[in-house]
Amino acid sequence: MSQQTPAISPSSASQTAQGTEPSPVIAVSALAKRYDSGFEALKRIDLDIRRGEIFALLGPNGAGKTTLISIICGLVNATAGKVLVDGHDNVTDYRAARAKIGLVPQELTSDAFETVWNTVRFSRGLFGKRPDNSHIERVLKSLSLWEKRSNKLIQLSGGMKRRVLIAKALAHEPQILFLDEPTAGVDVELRRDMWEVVRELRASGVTIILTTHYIEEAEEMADRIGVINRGEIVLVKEKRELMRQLGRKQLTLHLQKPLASVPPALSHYPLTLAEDGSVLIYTYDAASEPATDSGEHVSISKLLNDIEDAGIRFKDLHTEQSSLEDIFVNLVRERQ
Ligand SMILES: Nc1ncnc2c1ncn2[C@@H]1O[C@H](COP(=O)(O)OP(=O)(O)OP(=O)(O)O)[C@@H](O)[C@H]1O
Repeated sequence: MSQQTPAISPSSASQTAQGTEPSPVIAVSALAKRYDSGFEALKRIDLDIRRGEIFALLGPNGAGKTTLISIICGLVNATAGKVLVDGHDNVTDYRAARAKIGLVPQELTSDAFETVWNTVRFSRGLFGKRPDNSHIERVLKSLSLWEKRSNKLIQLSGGMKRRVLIAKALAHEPQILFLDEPTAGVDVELRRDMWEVVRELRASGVTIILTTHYIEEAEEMADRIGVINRGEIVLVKEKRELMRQLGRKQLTLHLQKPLASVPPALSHYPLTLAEDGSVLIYTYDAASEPATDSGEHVSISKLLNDIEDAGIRFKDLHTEQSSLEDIFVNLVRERQ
């Protein structure tokens, strides 16, 4: 985005009665959905979204992401349970709840022959908000759409169209923005561009919830990650904590001479041989490692000493940590 002015100005965070934990901006409790077909798409889901965070909702196809978001946004009725949006029940106080939310769908469904300016201005009117040209101008400028305001949607590039979707969702000054697969099918450059836009929105105080199939996207952007599988939230964690706890680290040693087997003196280490005995691999849980760098250094250096004492020489070594993708695949696989 090109300028500093926040695209929207969310109200200040409210606090709980105790004044300690900020109240969640979205509180989902015991939410269930059974479609008319009898299919149980959501099974008593509980989920809190924190004010001002970027929350990535990950899950395989058919896991229930769209159903969950559609219920929160009031587009689909729940079978049971409750959703509070900034304290407003999204059924009994629908208009107030919905006004807090901007929803960025995957595809532009607006009239292709309408101008950018009119499209975005019209979106604001849908929420019963008074026209505010200065707000629309701010939003368009913040999304680098100002120069294109008189262009018809059909004249825009794919990237610009995506920006119009975000502008439309921001037109009524929501505090919460849902992005459904924001970068599905876009090229790498545009993806980076969109990430930048989302980060800047967060910096202006907007809470962002995004669904994505791109684990790289969650890894890059999210403060917290929720994984949904078969209608259940199977995990919600800080991204950093998740990577630390579930991430595996691997130390790979390229040996000077191949080994036929791991020497008995090293049998108490989880070592495996690969590439015809010329590579020795040590795998360990990142969480079981001492938290400090110095602590980790001690355990690895002990291993290296023991390897040297066993008469093994190596020409190269490197370490790698599993990505969120590995973690996610393992998590979903475990529950199949
Ligand atoms: N209207 C409907 N009637 C019956 N079943 C439905 C309906 N809508 C969705 N479902 C089913 O509910 C499950 C969850 O669908 P949902 O679209 O929420 O998943 P998703 O996680 O968003 O998937 P994707 O990543 O493929 O978009 C799927 O098995 C889907 O077939």
